[in-house]
Amino acid sequence: MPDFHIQPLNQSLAAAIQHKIDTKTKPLGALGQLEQLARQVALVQQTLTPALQHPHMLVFAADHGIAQEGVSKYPQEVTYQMVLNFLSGGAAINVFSRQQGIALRIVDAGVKGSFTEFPAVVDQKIAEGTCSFLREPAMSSAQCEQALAAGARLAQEVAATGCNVLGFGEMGIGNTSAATMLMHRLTGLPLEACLGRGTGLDDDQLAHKAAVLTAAAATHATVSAPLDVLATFGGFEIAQMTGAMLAAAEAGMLLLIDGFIATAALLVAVKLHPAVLEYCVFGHQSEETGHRLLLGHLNARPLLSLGLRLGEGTGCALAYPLLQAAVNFLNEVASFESAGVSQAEPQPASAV
Ligand SMILES: Cc1cc2ncn([C@H]3O[C@H](COP(=O)(O)O)[C@@H](O)[C@H]3O)c2cc1C
Ligand SMILES: O=C(O)c1cccnc1
Repeated sequence: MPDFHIQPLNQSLAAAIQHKIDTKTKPLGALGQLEQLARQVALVQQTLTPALQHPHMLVFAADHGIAQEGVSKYPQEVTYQMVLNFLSGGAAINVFSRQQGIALRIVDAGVKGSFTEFPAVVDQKIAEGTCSFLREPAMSSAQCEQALAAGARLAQEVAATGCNVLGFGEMGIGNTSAATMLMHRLTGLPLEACLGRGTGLDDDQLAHKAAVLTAAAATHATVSAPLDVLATFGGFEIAQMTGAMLAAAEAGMLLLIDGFIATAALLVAVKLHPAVLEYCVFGHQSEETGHRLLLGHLNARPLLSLGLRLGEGTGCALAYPLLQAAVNFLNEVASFESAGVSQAEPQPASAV
């Protein structure tokens, strides 16, 4: 396990930041969650004048052995095919990243198939997909460590380019099953509460997914330590995301968290280093059933709720303009004093 040193946010500027927010030309608290976001960005960056620099999105892709058990609506080869789609710029995450000026990098964390002809792919392939966790652990402990380290290295590399805000996306047919197991085992919530339709299973297919995952939970009944849970049920893209999230927080970046799968990767990171949570902005609440409860477990308040159930980082790319608005608010909105606007009247003394 790479060694991560994640500092809880230094609160010494908190009062000054709050004062700056409270003296802006608006009723006290009137920008709601945007004010909390501004406070968080300022604390993460330790400044009264924060700035978002060189935003990046990392999309980690990998295949899952569990996909062979009929737990997804789509065949496994879609993972490889979607990576090609990312490379040609035609996927939803390409469109939204372009729109927001977010640099996008596609990572082969463990896709079945070769990308040697595509140098734009960041090659961090651990293996050609995981094993089916219905029968055996998805990966070995050594592979899990390797994946965490590879993700961490990439986040460090991106930080070194001057980026201070990093989004995390994923692609991997079957990965809502992996995320469900991580959530179930690490939160203790019942499996049914963590389970959802992923790419769009119908009722019968959902019942089959539930049966497969129930059997897998029984096969690995005693696994409980976060890294063991990750190796047993996770995916190479999930483990690389976990490592990248920890390294990004260590580097003092803001982390943009997407939907169910990205939040499951974060859950592992939080169980290892709880302070990582202070650096996270939650882009949205996914339509995937377990996501609401998972966000609740993390005490996280998402920015958007659009009924998205896609992944790829789309929910955090769509929320990025709100983060930018929070920063602009703190830097550009006039204060009562600078604009010559009168502040709230003191409450009159009661006549009775
Ligand atoms: C064309 C296509 C594009 C996607 N982009 C993200 N996902 C999403 O769906 C998958 C998870 O759902 P499940 O566990 O049901 O397989 C992941 O690849 C996730 O990123 C996609 C899925 C498909 C089919
Ligand atoms: O919330 C997500 O990330 C999600 C939901 C369904 C399918 N793929 C991803």
